Amino acid sequence: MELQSLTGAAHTLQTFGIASVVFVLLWFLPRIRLEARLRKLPAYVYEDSGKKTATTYMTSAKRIYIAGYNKFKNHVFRISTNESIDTVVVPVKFLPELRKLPDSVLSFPEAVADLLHTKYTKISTDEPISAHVAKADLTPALARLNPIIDEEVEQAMAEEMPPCEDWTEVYIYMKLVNAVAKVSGRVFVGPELCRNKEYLDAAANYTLDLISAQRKISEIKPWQRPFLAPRLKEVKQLRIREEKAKEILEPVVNARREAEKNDPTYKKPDDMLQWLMNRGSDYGRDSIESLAKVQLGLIFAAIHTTTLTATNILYTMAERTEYIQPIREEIRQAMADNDGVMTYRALQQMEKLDSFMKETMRFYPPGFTSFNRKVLRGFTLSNGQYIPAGVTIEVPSHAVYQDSSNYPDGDVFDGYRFYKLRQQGGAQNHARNQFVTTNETNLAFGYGRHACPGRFFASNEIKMMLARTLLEYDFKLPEGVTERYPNQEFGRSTSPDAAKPLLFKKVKA
Ligand code: HEM
Repeated sequence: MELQSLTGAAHTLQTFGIASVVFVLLWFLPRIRLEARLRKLPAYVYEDSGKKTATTYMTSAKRIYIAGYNKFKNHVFRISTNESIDTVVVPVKFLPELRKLPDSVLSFPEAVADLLHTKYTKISTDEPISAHVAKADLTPALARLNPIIDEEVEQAMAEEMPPCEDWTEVYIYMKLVNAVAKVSGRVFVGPELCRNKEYLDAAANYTLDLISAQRKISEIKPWQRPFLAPRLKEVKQLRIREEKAKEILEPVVNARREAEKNDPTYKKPDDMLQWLMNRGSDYGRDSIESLAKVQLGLIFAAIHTTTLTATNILYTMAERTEYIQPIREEIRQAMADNDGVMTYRALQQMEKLDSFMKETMRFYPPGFTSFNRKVLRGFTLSNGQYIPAGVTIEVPSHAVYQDSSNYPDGDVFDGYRFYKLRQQGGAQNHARNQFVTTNETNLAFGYGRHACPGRFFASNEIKMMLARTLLEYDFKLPEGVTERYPNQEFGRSTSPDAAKPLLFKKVKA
């Protein structure tokens, strides 16, 4: 009897053991297979201890991508990041073939979803209506909207900047983020809401909220995330933002819909909110809730990217003050040629300014990599290398920007680099050297089908803010600061240090 029950127990244990092994295998097998496939790609190893890798990556990604690029140059390699699976770094020579792959093979929204931990932050990264409206409605509207945008820029800068009768310390990032929120708000949500306190608070702070939630989740061990992440106050804050955005938008959207229905003389407003409302039903984005989410997505895509780019340019020019006067002269001339109005043509004429903006972006891009895409279906590159499903690929854009075979004397800052190339004449020189250009060696706005559709608006807005600043102020680094403020690095992202001041003084007429 005893022997029988012992055998029974052994049998149960055996069954349980086999079931556990099967369960573990089923759970881990895809992962083991993926790792085995990844191991066929060469690795750039920068740290021999696995534990330290994530920390080193978070603080030194710029150096790591440059070193990996210099070692592998035209070859695919993989590196460890702060995530649990290696990232595949692809040289730009493959970009023309990669851009042809459909979204069902290489996905931009899925790559962003992974980066932002959408499983826990519950935000939507797949909103094709945003890119469509930016391309089909916003960019073509810029010529007619420019005077309105410039008016907003002038008003916002006047509200944000102190008098600066003498040299005055200004924390310019903070000023710019508020100005960008107001100016972009005029275009995104229209005149009714662009000065609404709650909207402006969301515009200036939603991105910070989302990044805080993303960082907090990254700090939690992956297996603990399902239990701990939903309880984070940073994640709850995102839901509060969504509720607030809905509350703010609801009366405006309802009033517009009512007017459209009942007033035959009603003229629809010329702004993003209206364009989103016009196209909402094509994308199943008619409800106030989805309009609010799309607006928050736009805030995330537009406000801090624009602000950090403008700040980078001012920090760089404050160190290189010899550029201020010639660029100011160019702006004055462009304005004089266009009856004092910041028209599309006037902005086009500001070629030195455009060049300085582009060269700053080459040195201080918002990220060290570009074309981040999640591989949904494995595929084979033209050189025969297999890229398995489940990994994320990216190109080492900052390393490409610093490579002297792409940009002669790549490590030297030349604010007129692109101006000089444009001066050589020819349609190609003109097209390939603008701030908004995207191609295999101009990657700050991404590449291919998903390249930033808001870049034409961003370029105009930044140019107007800089032009107004240069016309009105001299600026420089504070006494005793001899070098440009270094940018802060967080893995593959980087931004100027918002807690640093510049000195501003009104230009005497
Ligand atoms: C200087 C400012 C900006 C920078 C540096 C920037 C950069 C980028 C980058 C790198 C991407 C990803 C592209 C890719 O991976 O191929 C992107 C996508 C996007 N950007 Fe921008 N952006 C800026 C301003 C804006 C503005 C002002 C808007 C809105 C009007 C905007 C709307 C978008 C949208 C909707 C996408 C997603 C495109 C898609 O899903 O196809 N961006 N941006």
